[in-house]
Parts: sequence; C-alpha cells; structure tokens
Amino acid sequence: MTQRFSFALHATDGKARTGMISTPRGEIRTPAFMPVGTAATVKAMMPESVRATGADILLGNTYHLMLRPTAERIDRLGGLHKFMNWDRPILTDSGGFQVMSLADLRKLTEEGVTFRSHVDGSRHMLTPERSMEIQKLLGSDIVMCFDECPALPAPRERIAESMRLSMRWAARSREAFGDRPGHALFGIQQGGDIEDLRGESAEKLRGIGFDGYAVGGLAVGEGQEIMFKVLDYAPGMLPEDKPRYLMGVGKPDDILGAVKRGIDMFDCVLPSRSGRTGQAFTRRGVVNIKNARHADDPRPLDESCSCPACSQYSRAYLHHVFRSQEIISSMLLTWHNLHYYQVLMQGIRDAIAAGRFDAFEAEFHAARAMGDI
Ligand SMILES: CNc1nc2c(CCNCC3CCCC3)c3nc(N)[nH]c(=O)c3cc2[nH]1
Ligand SMILES: [Zn+2]
Repeated sequence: MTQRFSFALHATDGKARTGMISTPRGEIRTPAFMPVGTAATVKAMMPESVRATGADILLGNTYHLMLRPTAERIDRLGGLHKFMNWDRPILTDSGGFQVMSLADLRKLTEEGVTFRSHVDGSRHMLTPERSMEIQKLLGSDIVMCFDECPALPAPRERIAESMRLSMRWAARSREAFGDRPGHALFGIQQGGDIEDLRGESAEKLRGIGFDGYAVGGLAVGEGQEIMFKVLDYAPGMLPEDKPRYLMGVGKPDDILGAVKRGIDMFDCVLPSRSGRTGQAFTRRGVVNIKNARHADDPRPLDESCSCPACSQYSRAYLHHVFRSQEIISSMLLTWHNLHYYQVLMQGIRDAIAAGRFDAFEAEFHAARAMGDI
C-alpha cells in the first residue's frame, strides 16, 4: 500500500488508455466509473454492495454535506470514510456546480458564491479556501478545485470570463490545499465549446500543476455531438501522464465515446437515479420495468447479468415491486445498474489492454441494435 498518490498507464489503444491510480486507501482501475454518494450514501445501497458491484472509488458531495450534517460534525466523528463505512478512496466535488444548480438566491463575486441552503434557507458562502477546508474536514482522497461552470449554449464573452474566474480560483484552491501527501488535488478545465479558451484554460492549469485534471463545463445541455466535438481536442491539451476526469458523464455510449477520446474517470447519477425510477441498463438497451409487458415475464431482466436482481428474480417480480413502490425495487435496480456500469468498465479496460477497443465499441452498438428487449 502506497503513502503517495500516483498514476500508471498500462496500455493504450489509439487515444484510449487503461491504467491504475494508487492511493493510500486503495487502487483505482482506469477507465473508472465512480458511483455518486451525494449525502454520504449511495442511495439504496449498503457500502459493501457498492464494493460488490466492482467500484474502486465513490463520490461525496461538498455542497450537500456542508449543509447537513456539516463538515465539522463529520470531522469530529472521524471523517467521511468512517462516517459512511467506506474505507476505499473517495473523491469530493468542490460544491460550486451544485450551488449553481440547487441553491437559492445565489450571488457570484470574485471572492466566491453566497447562497441560501435548499434545506433550511440558511445563508452560506463557498470560496476556494472554504471548499478546500470542507474537503479536508471530510477527509476525501481526491479534492476538486472550486470552479464555476457556465450552462451551454452561452456567448463567447460569458464563457471566457467564467473560465478566467475559475482559473483564478484554481490558483487559490492550489494555495489553500497546501502540501498533503497521499491526497490529490485535481484542476478543472473550463472554456465551454470554444477551442482556444479550452487551450488557455489547460495552459493555466498546467502552469499551476495538479495531480489530475478534469474536463469540466460539459454535460450541461450541449448534447452528445457537441460534447464529442470538444472531447476531440480538450483531453489532449491536458498532461498525458496524469488522470483525466470527465465530470458528470454519463450514459453508457457517452462513456465509450469519451474513453475513445482519452478520458480515464467518470461520475454520473444516471445509473442510481434511473434505477430508482425503474430504468434498467442492459447490453441491449434500456428496459423500463414498470411497463405492463413485464407483468407476467418469468425471465430475468438480463440473462447475461450475474447481479442479485438478474440471478434471483424475474422481470415479473421487479415489475410488481416497482408498481407497489416497495423499497426493494430501488435496491435491486440500483444494484443492477451499478453492476452493469462496472461490467462495462471492465470490458473497456480489457479491450484496451488487448488492443481491440474499436471492436468492443462496435459490438456494444451492434448489441443495442438487436431490438426488442
Ligand atoms: C451532469 N453533468 C455535469 N456534472 C458536472 C459536475 C458535477 C459532477 N458530479 C459531482 C457529483 C454529483 C453529486 C455529488 C458529486 C461538475 N462539477 C464541477 N466542479 N465542475 C464542472 O464543470 C462540472 C460539470 C458537470 N457537468
Ligand atoms: Zn443484473
């Protein structure tokens, strides 16, 4: 077990890479999918179940945890790993993105963001310094810079101004983070869908120096076509010997396309959130288990899946417990979806190592074209 944070590339196939991030709390196989545990829990999952799906790392959320139960209380109780009974790596986002999408009465200045809690209306302020302090109190292993993420589409001036603010905040984040061996600080590239602004952002971040680099400012309404157009050049602007993390992505085909373009890490609420609504991801596409056609179907959700939902229950049962809004419905579909995502990531890692990523991608799309599921 290492006391340092490091990244090793094992194989590449075109721009796709597979490797390993080593941290004092464990290793992360890349490309990696990171389940989201917003309020110190991956909803409807026990931590040992999250691990059983194959996850090496999960996400915590500065914005939610600073409001409730507060970072100070979690620190007094021994930190987020102990608090939520997950002893492997945790990455926390810096909170800015969640403030802009969840909080009320937000005010953005050079200093930071003031806002009212969506929980109880109390007033709060997030700055690069406060975000670093909160993430340190939580004890997260990978800390994200405090940044501002504009919605797309947006005029060039707005994207440029926002990116330059984020780069000033990146420098303040680096300064406030200090020297914490075994913990990593990731910079976040901004610049929207404008190539020269993405380049300016990457240069600024490289000058400051980070343990990893995120491609931020995407999956904010621009659509897959524009996202892939940006990913055709943005990841390559970042150091190739450091992990590249595409924030908030995504659907299975988004992940494939982003790995193809050089991304190593992903997070998305989709598998867990859609699992709670009855949407099941399978190799042949999405199955909505609440649809009446499943009411008498004795077959498993996905006969090729080894998860508890598929190996021990029928579609008819899953349909029933969803229609009856039984708690087990969220447990089983969340487990299945997170398991599906981890099986997809393992397939991607193996394909890159075998130099057959393009074939893997073609098989993925062919399976989804097989119609009725
Ligand atoms: C869904 N699309 C999207 N998400 C983005 C996110 C959030 C990523 N997911 C965080 C977890 C979700 C809840 C707890 C932590 C982004 N975050 C930051 N800091 N900056 C972005 O540009 C940024 C951009 C993003 N785009
Ligand atoms: Zn399954």
